[in-house]
Amino acid sequence: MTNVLQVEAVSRSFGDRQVLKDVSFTVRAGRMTGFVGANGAGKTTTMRIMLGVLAADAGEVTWQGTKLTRELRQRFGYMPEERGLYPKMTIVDQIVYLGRLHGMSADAARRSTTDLLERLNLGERAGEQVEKLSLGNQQRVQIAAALVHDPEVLVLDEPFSGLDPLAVDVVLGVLRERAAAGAPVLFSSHQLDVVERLCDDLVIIADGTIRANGSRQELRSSYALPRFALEVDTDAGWLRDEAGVTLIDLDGPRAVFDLAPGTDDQDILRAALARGPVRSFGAVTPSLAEIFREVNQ
Ligand SMILES: Nc1ncnc2c1ncn2[C@@H]1O[C@H](COP(=O)(O)OP(=O)(O)OP(=O)(O)O)[C@@H](O)[C@H]1O
Repeated sequence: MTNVLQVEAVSRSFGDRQVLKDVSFTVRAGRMTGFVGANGAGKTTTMRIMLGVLAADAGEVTWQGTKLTRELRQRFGYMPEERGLYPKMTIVDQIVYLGRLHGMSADAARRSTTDLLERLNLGERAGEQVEKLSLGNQQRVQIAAALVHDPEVLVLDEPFSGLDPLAVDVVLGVLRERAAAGAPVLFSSHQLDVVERLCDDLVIIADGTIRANGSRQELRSSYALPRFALEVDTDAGWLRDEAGVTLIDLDGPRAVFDLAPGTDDQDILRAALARGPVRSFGAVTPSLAEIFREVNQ
């Protein structure tokens, strides 16, 4: 499989502190991939290494099987953690300028800028200075800056943080379009619940180590134990003592619990009925945030 962006066995230390430990994952072309982990997990450091801003101590990053070079990275779109916009420049001048830096003709840069600003609902503000914009709108300008040269690959550090729900949808639409056109789109977030909603694939990092990499469905089915919800008339605390049951949540007569492999859910239902009426009983699908609780701690 060569049509992927591949991070292979990347390690990095700052002083005697190792912040990336043998990090490997793939970002597939045509997919939105969420890169999730708590603050300090190593997302920004990984992305900086992917973009060549920072060197790895070991390992490498390849695109379509080729080790990244400065020329290859010119065809990438990058949204860094530190948002480096020129506060006094107008939005339109700024994006056109960045397009020109990537080798676009003045015409092409202007066309692409106009189109992007329209898509991002910034068309009417194109002549305003960046510093006059709200932070959410500055963030949209930053997205335009990453996309203006029609990049082959997108690597975005927290593109959705600080956006209201409407803006999230607008930005998501623009990024999905790029993915549909064949680009791999990697974006980081410290909110697994948000990412789960927005992406096709996930890479989960905790404490500098990759915990999981795959599609949403794969991760759900490979990590989740069968989970059930039960509602009875009286306190459901007795579930705690049932073999094979791990209580996830108990609220008086309502309980959510996982079942160990080999435990029959119908045995639990019978045990509940033996104690009184059962109002509801059924399987529930845990969210990835619930499966990987530690990511958000
Ligand atoms: N230049 C540096 N010098 C020393 N330590 C660093 C440097 N850059 C990052 N670190 C440390 O490396 C670890 C990983 O940081 P990184 O910024 O990659 O995490 P992150 O997952 O992006 O977190 P956040 O969501 O907070 O941005 C942190 O403990 C951080 O303090």
